Amino acid sequence: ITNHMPTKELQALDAAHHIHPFTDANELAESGARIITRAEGVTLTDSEGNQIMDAMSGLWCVNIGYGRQELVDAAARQMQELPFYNTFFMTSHVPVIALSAKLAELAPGTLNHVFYSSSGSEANDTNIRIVRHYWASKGKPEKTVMIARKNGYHGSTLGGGSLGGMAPMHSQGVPVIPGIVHIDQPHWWNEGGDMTPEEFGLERARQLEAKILELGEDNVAAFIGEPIQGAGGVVIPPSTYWPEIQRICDKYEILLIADEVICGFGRTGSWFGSQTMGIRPDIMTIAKGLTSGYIPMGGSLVSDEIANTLAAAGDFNHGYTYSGHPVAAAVALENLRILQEEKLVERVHDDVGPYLAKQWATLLDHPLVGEANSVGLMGTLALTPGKAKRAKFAGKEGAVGLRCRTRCFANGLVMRHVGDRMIIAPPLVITHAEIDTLVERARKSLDETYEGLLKDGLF
Ligand SMILES: Cc1ncc(COP(=O)(O)O)c(CNc2cccc(C(=O)O)c2)c1O
Repeated sequence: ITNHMPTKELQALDAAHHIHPFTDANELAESGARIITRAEGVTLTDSEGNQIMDAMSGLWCVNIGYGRQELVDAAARQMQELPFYNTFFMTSHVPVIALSAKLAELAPGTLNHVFYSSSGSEANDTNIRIVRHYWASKGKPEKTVMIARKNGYHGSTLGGGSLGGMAPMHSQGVPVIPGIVHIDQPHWWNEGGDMTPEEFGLERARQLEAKILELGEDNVAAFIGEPIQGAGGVVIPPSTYWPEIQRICDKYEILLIADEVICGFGRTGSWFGSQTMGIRPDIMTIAKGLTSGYIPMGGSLVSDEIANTLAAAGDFNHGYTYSGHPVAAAVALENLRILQEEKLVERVHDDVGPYLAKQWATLLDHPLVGEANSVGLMGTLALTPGKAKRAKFAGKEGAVGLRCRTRCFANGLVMRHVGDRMIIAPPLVITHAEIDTLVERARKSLDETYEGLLKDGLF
């Protein structure tokens, strides 16, 4: 079975043996998977030879773009030298030591300590353990409840899936585990009603204070949130939201966890989204851009206070076989070296981020587009049948988003849809010319979606 096998045969084997994430298997068997065979820069190639611009960086993760030989070489060298050894039982190895020191250097505040996993979900499960063990070690064992947001996304393990606020997941075997509660999200477009964004941001943040008082501040351990919600639809909170969340966390002594799986490593124009949004987290969840997706790795960056408290408490009985995997660590180090040496984070902040914002905003003149927002290199379009009222389409939510996504693929562009919002998060190496192409293809796809809706009498 190779790249040269006919696509139909590859699709049949895939449908027969491979269960895909977040996928309707029958629908996939019907349509046949698109087989991606190669990728270079910001462009994918599929088994039919189609070239597709990947405005989603895979799944928000290929920050340095595809085809960087340096990461291949780093992985090969490390595999040759030491393909695996664990970090349990008083052992370590150079790649994980070097990576930990590098992350401490890059992270803000006193986030000088890293616990590793192989994914963002596992890192958030780790955070549940760390937070509860921390408070117990401080003599407050009853301080266990974690507060998160509806429509937040923190992964697909029982812990991560419970911290997430995605109802369709909770109805499929991911019950919200005890001690996790959700408050509303700062999604002004969908839920702001007649409030100004600023009033709405305060109102939603103050739900945290109300929830703490309802639960009893001595029972509340932490709050977790994405600086900007990614999988929830690139929900950029109003400017009043995070300062108020921070004030409340400080006031009631609850730990603030910033989930930086998407926002980390330059995505928002700073090294971390917390810096862009003015948050001072006690823990940061990392994954995706840590290795640019070339190899799985995740982790929890924790403060001196938390690390020292855990250390004083003796054995921390938690960990994964691949925690701190040497090959993943070597690839992550090379990835971070490229981000630093090519000044890709500064480039997002000073150059391509502002350029994308300008070009993306031109889509506001399209009849379907009610909002065209971006921060750094993550952006969103709100599709609506009535801009002034921020109206929703009749029928199933997401049907128009799906139409648009399908048109994007036909036009050589990967855009994600979340409900009737279109999402982009292109690699940080994207050029001005590629941004122009991205916006051109997005506009063409919007036009075709609009024509289709008119033809079907849906607009
Ligand atoms: C903020 C955040 N936290 C945790 C995770 C979980 O990471 P892992 O997947 O590595 O366990 C994520 C992952 N985010 C994610 C994963 C898969 C698909 C999509 C999408 O938007 O379609 C988003 C995420 O976006």
